[in-house]
Amino acid sequence: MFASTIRTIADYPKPGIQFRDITTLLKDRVAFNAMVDALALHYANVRLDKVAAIESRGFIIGAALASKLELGFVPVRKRGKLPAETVMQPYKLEYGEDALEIHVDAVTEGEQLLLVDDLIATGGTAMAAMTLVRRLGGVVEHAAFVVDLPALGGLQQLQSAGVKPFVLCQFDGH
Ligand SMILES: O=P(O)(O)OC[C@H]1O[C@H](OP(=O)(O)OP(=O)(O)O)[C@H](O)[C@@H]1O
Ligand SMILES: Nc1ncnc2[nH]cnc12
Repeated sequence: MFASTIRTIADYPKPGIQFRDITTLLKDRVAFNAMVDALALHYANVRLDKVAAIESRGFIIGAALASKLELGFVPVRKRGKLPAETVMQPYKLEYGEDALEIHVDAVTEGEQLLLVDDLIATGGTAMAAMTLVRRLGGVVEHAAFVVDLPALGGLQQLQSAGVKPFVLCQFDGH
């Protein structure tokens, strides 16, 4: 159901990448609300303190889900965007390199955080975000994504780090 609402753009942002564009899901009120509801239902009985979501597309999903679950929201941002003291974690992308940051006071020791992003490909971004939360003493046992690209192996990376992933749809290829 969700996959059919997501548009694919060939060769964006680089030749060979099949870009999975969630804006077509987001603009559809039925699909958007069903997506938030499906994620919220999955975590309804899981003990969580906060949602940590990854800039920028992850913010859209993570903020809506945090509100639905009545949890606080922690932004994990690209380097140089957060104003207070941060910790930083570099990572590799399917199409480049970057670094993520989180405010050092965003997480309290022992808090349970749900990691949220729109899409997992290689898992580099999600692993960097998980590492940041754990460096601050937070516990990351769960991660949610709208889209998984199984050919790129991101879910296995998270699983091997002790995180249980939940995804709403998968696409073959890169
Ligand atoms: O599993 P990975 O290989 O690390 O790739 C997944 C990441 O790539 C995309 O973000 P992007 O860096 O393109 O940023 P954006 O959300 O700001 O568009 C996507 O939203 C994930 O965060
Ligand atoms: N193929 C893809 N489509 C959309 N976002 C991505 N992030 C990493 N790979 C992606």
